[in-house]
Amino acid sequence: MDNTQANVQPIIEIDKLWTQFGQTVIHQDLDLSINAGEIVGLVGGSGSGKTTLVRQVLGLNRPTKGTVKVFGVDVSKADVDQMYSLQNRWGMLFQQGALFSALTVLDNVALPMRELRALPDSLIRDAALLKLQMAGIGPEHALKMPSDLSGGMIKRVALARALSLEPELLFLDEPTAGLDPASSAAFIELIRSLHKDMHLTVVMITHDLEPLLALSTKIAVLADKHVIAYDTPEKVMKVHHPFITSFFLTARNVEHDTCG
Ligand SMILES: Nc1ncnc2c1ncn2[C@@H]1O[C@H](COP(=O)(O)OP(=O)(O)OP(=O)(O)O)[C@@H](O)[C@H]1O
Repeated sequence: MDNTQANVQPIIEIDKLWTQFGQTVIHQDLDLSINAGEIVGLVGGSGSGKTTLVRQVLGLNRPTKGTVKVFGVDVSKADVDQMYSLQNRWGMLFQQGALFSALTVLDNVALPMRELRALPDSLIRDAALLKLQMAGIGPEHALKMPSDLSGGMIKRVALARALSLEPELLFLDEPTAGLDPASSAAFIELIRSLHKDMHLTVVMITHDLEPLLALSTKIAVLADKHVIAYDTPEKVMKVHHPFITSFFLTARNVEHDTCG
């Protein structure tokens, strides 16, 4: 191991994880270690357990067996103070944006700060406006309600909210789902620049090849109840497994088409 590798700390360490709902085993001896600065694309068939895995990392679901450590803390054994500290260090963009429909754009973004930070409201307001600006939403939209926004704008506001506590770790669940191609491309660029500027580590669940190939430094493939491949997109695409072959078929076709 060279010095560069020795200095890289895993932010997420999943070790021999088992998940069982009733008689159904979802994860079996699943290992995954994610280093700081990576953008990890998490892919797998429908029902393979991607969302459940992310929920376990966030402490929302408890594993049947095995450990999940985030920033060195075993999430299922974390006490209230440790959980509070973890919640200050991560942000989550849910699939549907999941904004509170009764709150304005500004109040949606301010909410995590009001819940988890003891700050004067004027400061919270300014910080929320700044996060909105970073996500490409101008102050003229701050007092709108979520129902007044387009799908692309909802995603941006939800991203601003996920970034409101200036997290080191960002989770994205299907970030481009439901967006038209132009909004999707713009959202991918936004995530790319935020990752660079905020030194984020990103874990992204996606079925879309575009964000997956445009953003991922590594791809983790969930199949057969565990991670069957975890490497750079180029290397993962070469792994022989029925799921990987069918998943990347479109990407390969695009590649061949481009190559003439
Ligand atoms: N709380 C629960 N109780 C029982 N079964 C559950 C629970 N949560 C998830 N499951 C089951 O676990 C399996 C994995 O679900 P999960 O949502 O993690 O898959 P996924 O890979 O994210 O799927 P998709 O790509 O369709 O969103 C599914 O069969 C789901 O029905």
